[in-house]
Amino acid sequence: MHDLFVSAIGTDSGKTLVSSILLTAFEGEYWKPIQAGKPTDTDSVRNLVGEEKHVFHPERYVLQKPASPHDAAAEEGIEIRLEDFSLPAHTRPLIVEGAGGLMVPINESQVILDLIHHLGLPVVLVANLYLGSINHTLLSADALKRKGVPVKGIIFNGEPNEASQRFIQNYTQWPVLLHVRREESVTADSINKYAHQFLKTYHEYYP
Ligand SMILES: Nc1ncnc2c1ncn2[C@@H]1O[C@H](COP(=O)(O)OP(=O)(O)OP(=O)(O)O)[C@@H](O)[C@H]1O
Ligand SMILES: C[C@H](N)[C@H](N)CCCCCC(=O)O
Ligand SMILES: [Mg+2]
Repeated sequence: MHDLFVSAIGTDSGKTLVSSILLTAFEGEYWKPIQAGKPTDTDSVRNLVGEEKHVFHPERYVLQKPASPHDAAAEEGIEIRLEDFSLPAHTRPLIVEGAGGLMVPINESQVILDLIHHLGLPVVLVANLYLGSINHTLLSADALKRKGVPVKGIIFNGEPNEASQRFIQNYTQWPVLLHVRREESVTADSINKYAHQFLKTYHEYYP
């Protein structure tokens, strides 16, 4: 099964948009284990891809403060623990979206990367190509490698930068599964278009 954890090189990188694309591509099921702040990503994905064709699993934690989960949880007197999380039962590919990047704390000692390892899912990493993103992307790559988490590939989101992309590809040797361009507005049509492109490339790498 093509279950995937969608992480990124930072927050606001485009994980929710990419999750909507992957959900559409696989006709899958969506789960955001930790939500910090409203509106929820689950609602955003639901609005983008429609309610009918997909399953939306309830978050394990919905925290009010739009902040790092360790901070948002502490504000409510909650301590998030890895043991709180297990994959929801699913029959179609499960797309799991993280919060922020890989090293975002979920409590005083553990980070999203520990959650990914705990759930045992391979990662698709969303990366932007702004100035500074090479560093953020390669640090993310090294963190994943150190933890032994498998990576299915990278998805670039936003403005292109050929020189940056080339270095990232050479360093990581990861498949580039998609490049989402900056869209004037994100519509069902654009999501369908990218889902189609993604699936074609994905099946070339993973027949
Ligand atoms: N390619 C794009 N074209 C247009 N808008 C985009 C694009 N990528 C992201 N956005 C917009 O940028 C904002 C942040 O993107 P998104 O919510 O997907 O980030 P995220 O990585 O899921 O953040 P979080 O860590 O909070 O989950 C959203 O308003 C989204 O619609
Ligand atoms: C609230 C925000 N949209 C995300 N859900 C959480 C981002 C945490 C980032 C923490 C950090 O890297 O400093
Ligand atoms: Mg998101």
